[in-house]
Amino acid sequence: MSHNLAQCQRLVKGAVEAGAKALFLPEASDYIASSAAESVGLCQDASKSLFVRGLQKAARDNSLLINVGIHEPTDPPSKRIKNTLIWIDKEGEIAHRYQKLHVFDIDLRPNGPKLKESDAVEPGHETVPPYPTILGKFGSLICFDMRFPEPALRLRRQGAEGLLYPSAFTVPTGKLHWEVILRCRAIETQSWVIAAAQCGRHNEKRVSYGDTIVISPNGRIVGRLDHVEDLDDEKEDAREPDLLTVDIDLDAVKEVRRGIPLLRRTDVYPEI
Ligand SMILES: O=C(O)CNC(=O)[C@H](CS)NC(=O)CCC(=O)C(=O)O
Repeated sequence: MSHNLAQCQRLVKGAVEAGAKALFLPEASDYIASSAAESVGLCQDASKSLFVRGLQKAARDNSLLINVGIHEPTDPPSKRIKNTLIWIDKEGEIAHRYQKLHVFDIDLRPNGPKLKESDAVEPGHETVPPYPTILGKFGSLICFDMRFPEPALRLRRQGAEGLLYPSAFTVPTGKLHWEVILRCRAIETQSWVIAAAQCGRHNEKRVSYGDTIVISPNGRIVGRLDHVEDLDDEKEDAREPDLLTVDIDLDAVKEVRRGIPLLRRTDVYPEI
């Protein structure tokens, strides 16, 4: 965790030097464990976590908004933990919190991984209204949540101008689905999509696809970072986090929504 904090602090420094107003870090930026037991064992309350406290100090010292995915204990404590996305404001306070709704239980053997997030993670029970920032109102979702358009559409109805999908995607699903899904969420909600992604090898069992991406409300990819192409490539073991800087233009949201009004026929399909 101290290693991850140091990496994130480097990204804070880069963001501040670039004049950024906010920094978006991936899902599970505090740690990715090699088993459910290890993931639960490493989890600490945010008030005690050196990782979270370090980022709170970095936000305060630099007057920088930070959005970051972490693990937190349930309340009351249980055998499982929460996969959450928090906003740390410029004063260093945790100002917004979302708990991942959909947990990733998949079996892609023999050509891909088998993962059972529900062994360690308790799914959330609600979406949270968009968080207003100087860059616009952002709806919080996490990784696998992107496969479900319903919460994205709800956040849009609640005023979101951008959607957040911090992630640690698998390599096979990343190659096939990542860009397509995220562009769909941007186009159908006519919102910015920011998906900060873990990239490279975590341990013997886990590799993340990467491809951090920012998509305009019109579905255009305005920035992206590297992704994993070849699982046997040695550079996957020693990747350093990259920083992507992008201008978020809120007029683009208005323009796209004016040009193509998406008036839903909920009289015909009220269940959505
Ligand atoms: O394990 C942790 O600590 C952090 N959590 C994750 O990495 C999660 C659960 S394993 N990853 C995903 O949801 C990937 C989704 C995906 O790859 C897809 O939808 O195809």
